[in-house]
Amino acid sequence: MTAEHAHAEGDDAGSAASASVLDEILAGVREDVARRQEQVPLERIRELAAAAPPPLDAYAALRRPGVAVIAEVKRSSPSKGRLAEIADPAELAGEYAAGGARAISVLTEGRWFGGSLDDLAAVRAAVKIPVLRKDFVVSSYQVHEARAHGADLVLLIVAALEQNALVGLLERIESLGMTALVEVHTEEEADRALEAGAQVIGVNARDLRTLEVDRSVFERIAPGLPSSVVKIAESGVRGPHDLIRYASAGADAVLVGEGLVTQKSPREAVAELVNAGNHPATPRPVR
Ligand SMILES: O=C(O)c1ccccc1NCC(=O)[C@H](O)[C@H](O)COP(=O)(O)O
Repeated sequence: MTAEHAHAEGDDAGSAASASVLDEILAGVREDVARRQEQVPLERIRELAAAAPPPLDAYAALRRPGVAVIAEVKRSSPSKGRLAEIADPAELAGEYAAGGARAISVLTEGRWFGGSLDDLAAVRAAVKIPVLRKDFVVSSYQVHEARAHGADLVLLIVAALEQNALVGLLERIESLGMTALVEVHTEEEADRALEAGAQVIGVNARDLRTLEVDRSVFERIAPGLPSSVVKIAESGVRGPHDLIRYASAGADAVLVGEGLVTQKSPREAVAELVNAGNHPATPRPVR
């Protein structure tokens, strides 16, 4: 299946034909990582990671009062195809930060999302808030790359990893002083994330195999997570009403891509969400 196919058939509706998108993305990621590793060996990327300025405390940033907004730099997606022309990701991240975003998510996968590690480094240099490397991380090489390019947070997708790989990558992320955002979509995956020791868990409303978005997935899973865990609602936020719905189910934060990059003023769109997240009537997570 190609990116064009998935776009044509996905459109957030889900379909049997798009069932293997995640597997196809992972196959491409493995090829790309092997190619990069030939160009920059692990020892060199480790040195670059060690030389990078220390990471910011993302856990603390996301635990502050109010529902945090994690604003995403997202050019394209398997479900929607091209979403936005983002010529200058650093400028967009600056707008997000000015609107009150608590962290920035940067999609660094190239084939399906149009992202890159250069985007990550540019965003890192532009903002003083935590930055997430949002990718399909399957090897410790990618974790060192993330740190070398200034990431504070690294995404780990439970559906993409065997348990021992999940545990090993989480430990590697923490050993470099970063925070792992462990993404789940089912109760079983949430149990695996907790067993691995995740302190920050993202519940993705999007099923990465069918591309279907179901916001009730967060409502089902989040109440079962310990109060010490930062709970992030990922995908499907199109406006304040979605943020309030997720907050009512215990969200500490929402992660928003399409709902921001498609707006005329991403700064105002973030500010609107931030205001909703700080409004006294918006439910607070029980801690
Ligand atoms: O967005 C997709 O179509 C997609 C497909 C397959 C794997 C991952 C995908 N997206 C990554 C994300 O999780 C979202 O970019 C993120 O949660 C923001 O979602 P949204 O606000 O709905 O753009």
